Amino acid sequence: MRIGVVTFPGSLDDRDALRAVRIAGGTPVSLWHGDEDIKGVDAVVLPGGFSYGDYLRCGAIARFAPVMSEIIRLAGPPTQTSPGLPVLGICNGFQVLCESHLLPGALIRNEQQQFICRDQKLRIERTDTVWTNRYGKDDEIVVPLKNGEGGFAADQATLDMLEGEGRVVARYLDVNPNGSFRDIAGISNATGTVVGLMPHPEHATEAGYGPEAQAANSTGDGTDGLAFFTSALQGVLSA
Ligand SMILES: NC(=O)CC[C@H](N)C(=O)O
Repeated sequence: MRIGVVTFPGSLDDRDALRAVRIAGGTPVSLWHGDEDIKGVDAVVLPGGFSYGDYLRCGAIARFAPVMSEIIRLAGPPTQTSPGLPVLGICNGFQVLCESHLLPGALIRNEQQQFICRDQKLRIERTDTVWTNRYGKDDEIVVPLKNGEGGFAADQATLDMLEGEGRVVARYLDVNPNGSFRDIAGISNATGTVVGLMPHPEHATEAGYGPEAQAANSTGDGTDGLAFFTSALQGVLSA
């Protein structure tokens, strides 16, 4: 199972995402922002960081990188022959997915007007996605969060649609760290192939390096984020 990770100018977490894919048992493939194709990968991770220096808005320029044309085309609505390319956007990657209109809504500046960095408790609410099928419904996990424009915002109709269709993948627990509407930490497209998540599961995939257990379903060894990547191996296989 080959999972591509895109490096944009200013990407920061591409190496950890590649490493997470490998730890999960997949084959990591480096993709470059200027690539015209995605080398036949089975799924793509858009990593965290500061693509193009966060100029204009976070993710607004990365959305127009050559490699994104192909990703947007392949990840679009499912056809009779393809369920759509699975894409996980983490933090800056989530911002790129919203800017690309693969996911609705937008990420806006944290309400505290400050960059936030903390270990964050989440509840996994949607498990029938390519990226979360190895979690249990309502599992509580802890992974790192670090961003300046992390507040998920959308109009009431869009928020109601996301809730009504069960497309809220993860919600902040205990603390809403950035003013996200309805405590939303992550959402999916209708079919569960495209997922955007503000916190960073790729930084919690290796024993001893992730946050210590603080939630009901924490693994206890700092690997609460690993199931996003093992899920993809499972999800792509059964898609
Ligand atoms: N960790 C990240 O991906 C940060 C995303 C973006 N640069 C922000 O500050 O919101």
